[in-house]
Formats: sequence, C-alpha cells, structure tokens
Amino acid sequence: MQSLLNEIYNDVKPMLGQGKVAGYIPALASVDPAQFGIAICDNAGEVTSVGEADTPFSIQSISKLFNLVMAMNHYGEGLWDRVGCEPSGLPFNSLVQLEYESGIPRNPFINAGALVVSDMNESRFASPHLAMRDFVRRLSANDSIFSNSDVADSEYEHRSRNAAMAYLMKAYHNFDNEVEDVLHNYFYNCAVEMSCKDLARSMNFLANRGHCVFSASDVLNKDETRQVNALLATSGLYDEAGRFAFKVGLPGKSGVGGGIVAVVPGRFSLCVWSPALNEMGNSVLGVAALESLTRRINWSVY
Ligand SMILES: NC(=O)CC[C@H](N)C(=O)O
Repeated sequence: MQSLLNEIYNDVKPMLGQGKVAGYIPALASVDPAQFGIAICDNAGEVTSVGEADTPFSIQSISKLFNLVMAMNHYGEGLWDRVGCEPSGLPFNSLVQLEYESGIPRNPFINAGALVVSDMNESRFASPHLAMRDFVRRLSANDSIFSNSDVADSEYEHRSRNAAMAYLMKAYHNFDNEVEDVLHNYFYNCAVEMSCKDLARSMNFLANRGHCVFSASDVLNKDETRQVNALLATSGLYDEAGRFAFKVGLPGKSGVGGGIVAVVPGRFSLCVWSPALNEMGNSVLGVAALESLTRRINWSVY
C-alpha cells in the first residue's frame, strides 16, 4: 500500500501549480494551494498515507454525503420522493434545472439536493450541524473534529445563490423549514474540517457493506450502501461525473475545499486533497491521483 501511494504521489506532484483555489467563498480563497495529501483506509481500519494527510481542510460538498446518510437513517425510501437519483450534467449550484423540474432536485449531491436533505434533517434533529459533527467523529474515530465558524459565516454572508434555490423549492412546496435556519446548518456542515486520514476512515463503511469498523456499527444496510455508491459514481463529481466514471470508475465525492473521497468496494476507502480546482470545481491533483490509482491497481467498478 505504501509503495502504491508513493508512486501515485510522485506521478501527480509535478502538477502542483495548476488550477485555482475556490474564490467564491472568501474565507477559502486564502488557503495555500501548494498542499497535497492522500490517505487510504483498508477494511480492517488500517490507514496508510503520503504527503499532507494530517492537515484538516474544509470538507465542503463532501458533507453532502454524511448529510444524506443521516437522512436515509431516518426517512428510508421516503427520502426519494423529494430528491432524485439522476446525474444533473450541470454545475453544482445551477438554478436552471430546478425551475424546469418543479423544485425536485436531480440528486442529493448538487446544492439544491443537499438543501432539501438538510431541510429533512432540520425537521428531525434539534441541532442538525452538531448531529453531523458527532456523526463524522464516530465514523472517523476522532473527537477533535470541528466546524470552522469563520468559513461558515463567510458562506452565510455570500448565500444568495443557495438561498435562491431554497426559496424556489419552498415555492414548489418541497421545503418545510425556515430557509435561513437550514442554510445556517448547511454551511456549518460544509465548513467541517477533516484531514485525508479522517475522511478515509469516515468513508470506510461504504467499502465495507455499510459496516463501520471504528464505531463497530452498521451505518447503512447492504442495499443502501450499494445505492449510495451508485449515486456517488454517477453524481459525485457534478458535471465532471461522466468523465470521472470514464477515467477513474469509482464512487467518489468532491468538495470545493479540494478534497475528493473515493471507494473501492470490498477493499478500501481513500481521500485525496489538494486545494487548487479545475473549472468544474474538482481538485486538479485529486482527479489526477485517482486516475493514477485505478490505472495502477487496474480495477474499477465497471
Ligand atoms: N461544491 C461544493 O463543495 C459547494 C459547497 C459550498 N459550501 C456551496 O454551497 O456553494
């Protein structure tokens, strides 16, 4: 494992300097782009890493995955009446499709979908963002995970587009709670900071038929795990999901903090992080590292 990671790291490191850090969230614009780490967690819970794998970073849209799993635990199949399971083919924060499709978002990994799922969690938890923080602490066996309130506040100040989506869904009766309350929790979830090692551990249940070795619990059942992995494979990288399936062929989820998590079902989970992004909002080195990984292990879900 260690030599595999070293090879991937050396393949991709020369690309440092390409791409741009997310500028639309002011508190993220100042992150040093010259950082790169990878961590893999096998199904026994053993973690192997290279580079800056202990540095916490803003998980951003990766939180949509944890948010979804929490809602699945409470709502079961009923969740899919309010959000679809089709790739969107559009940027993560697009409003266009939502109007055409009467306020039902295409999937839970675009912002509109994550906001509906957050609305559902708002109805179930006294403090949805503290519930998610505790959930990721359990999944990654790390009690020192926190949300960065400067990042959350900065996102809240620049919330217009996300607020527009939420209000549009309210107009279509697909949003029950106060928009501002849901946005507050959504941004606190996006602003959670975790390292590659934390994220590799926290994703491991998806490689392990829903079982989390760290909390010794079944987070999802086998069928739900398969569903989440299918959604990650088709919609986890926004409008780059097709290219990602074509080149990498693994369930994965990216965030504008530069992290990408991925799953090799039955074997291991991993996280790659480098803050500079391509035009689709995905980490340049992250995507390249995952391409190198599947080439080297010569395996994909397809
Ligand atoms: N793609 C992302 O990581 C987007 C998350 C970000 N917090 C937003 O809502 O715009």
